[in-house]
Amino acid sequence: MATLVLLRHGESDWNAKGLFTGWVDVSLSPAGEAEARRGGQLLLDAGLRPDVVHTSLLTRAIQTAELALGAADLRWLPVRRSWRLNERHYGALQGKNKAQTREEFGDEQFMLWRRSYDTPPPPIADDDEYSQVGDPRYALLPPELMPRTECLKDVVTRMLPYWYDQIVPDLAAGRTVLVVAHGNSLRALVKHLDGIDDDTIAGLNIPTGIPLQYDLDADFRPVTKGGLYLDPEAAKAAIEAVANQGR
Ligand SMILES: O=C(O)[C@@H](CO)OP(=O)(O)O
Repeated sequence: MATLVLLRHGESDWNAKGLFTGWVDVSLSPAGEAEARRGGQLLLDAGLRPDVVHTSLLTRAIQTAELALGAADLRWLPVRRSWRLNERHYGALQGKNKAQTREEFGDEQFMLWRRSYDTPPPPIADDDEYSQVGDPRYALLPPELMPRTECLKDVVTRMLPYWYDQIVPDLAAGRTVLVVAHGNSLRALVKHLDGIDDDTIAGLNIPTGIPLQYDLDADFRPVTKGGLYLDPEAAKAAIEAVANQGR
């Protein structure tokens, strides 16, 4: 049996301000830094010792991994990073206030953009201050793969190759794997793992900073659907808070 642990980054500065973030590279808030350390402590308390870590290319996930690993005395672990674990690109909504967007466009459109499986927000212009075109961290990304917006379906499509080609081989080698990523890239992975259908996934939210443990069978499918949050009570409250953002 293989063990996979998913960890969404701690609260970011833009989570705290209620802004759509996507690929904009914001840092953790002080509360998010504390969440990340606590995430590491939860790993330690549960006796979970990852052998390898995978993160996105975004600072908030990288900081979270460093702080959590520091708290668990595991700073030395090998880490690999990929744009394929990045947050969903939020298109022209990047930098916009969630509550104002909901007021301007109405509940239905807001939820369609935020949680529908296949409706992407309008694309971001290349000269928008929150565009990632020209960001050196994506210099090696073939231009045709550089998103200007994404729906969750697009995230599933670009994330799964990394799951199959990079994470599964680690699990198959008997390693306990920690993936530190984002609300929507982890929703994409959980959708795949738990076989959640395209409508039901709209209701699934991932809390910041609380490790989610999956024990996987020989086919790399969860032994228990939904996995196990290492602090289930805190996860429940935090999931509710994510669901209610913009209200
Ligand atoms: O803004 C974002 O990038 C994401 C995660 O913070 O937001 P949401 O939960 O609304 O998809």
